[in-house]
Amino acid sequence: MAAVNSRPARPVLGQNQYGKAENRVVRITRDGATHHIKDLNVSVSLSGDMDEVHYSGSNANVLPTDTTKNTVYAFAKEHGIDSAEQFGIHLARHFVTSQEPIHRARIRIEEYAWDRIEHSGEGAHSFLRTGQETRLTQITYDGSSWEVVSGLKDLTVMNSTDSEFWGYVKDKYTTLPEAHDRILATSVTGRWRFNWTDDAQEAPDWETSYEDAKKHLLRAFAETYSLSLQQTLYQMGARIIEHRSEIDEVRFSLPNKHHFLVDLEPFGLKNDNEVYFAADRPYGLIEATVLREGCEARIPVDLTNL
Ligand SMILES: O=c1[nH]c(=O)c2[nH]c(=O)[nH]c2[nH]1
Repeated sequence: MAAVNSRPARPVLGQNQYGKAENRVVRITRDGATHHIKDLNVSVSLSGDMDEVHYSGSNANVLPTDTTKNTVYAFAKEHGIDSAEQFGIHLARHFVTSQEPIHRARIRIEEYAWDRIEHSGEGAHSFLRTGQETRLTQITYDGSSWEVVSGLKDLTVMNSTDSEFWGYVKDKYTTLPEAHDRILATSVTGRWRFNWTDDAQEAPDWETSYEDAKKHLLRAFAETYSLSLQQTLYQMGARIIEHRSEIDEVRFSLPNKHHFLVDLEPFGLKNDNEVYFAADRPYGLIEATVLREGCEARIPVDLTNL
């Protein structure tokens, strides 16, 4: 009875962070009549000596979120955007080194891709927003060390054969027929963590690294004769670890986009693995981390929290 009342009553502030989320910035770089586009969605999150603003409302340590937004746009002009990672590193360094009360900056960036529209007119300034993946990065800086985690979401892929699923556990609730030739489809959400952590190390070529990591995960998806999505996932991560020495950890979240064979017998037709019903839910959700041996797992288990 007394136990509840005897607990200390004073509430204390826990983890806190603040900043401007989802600053949409489009940077055009002109090379004569040829234009280049970077299209980003940048979210800034700062933390440090922020007790007072929460306890008393004193804003003495608070760089306004409006200023963080302005900084994103000013940096796009002043420094350009070579890569989402480079831009995020620049911003994080600025906030932590220019403001004494700010001890940690986390910059999250989504990047939307544009392809050129091929045409016979003048100039190269027409673009088609590609419906493929969204590229992602998160930069965290505490004034001495960096953590860069990049990746992608919404990269939808399908193998129309070379996938089986059988030999699984069967209990009294199991109805799934074993499959010896099925469709394997997923929408890839992935993150990979770089082993670049301090300024003394040479930074990776972020653009090449992204393109190559994506190439390897796609090739692994295509080339793996799959006995389960789990096996395919592991191969996708392993291929990145094997080919990209700057990456120590890869995590994937792969929804199994089920394709069920339609029963055509009522119509007197044989379905020879040709006609499927594409179900959107529920879906199997296969998630795992692949690490370079000896390295620590630091990417959060739930990628929606990153
Ligand atoms: O690749 C798969 N892995 C599973 O764990 C699973 N479970 C299931 O019902 N279908 C599949 N497919």
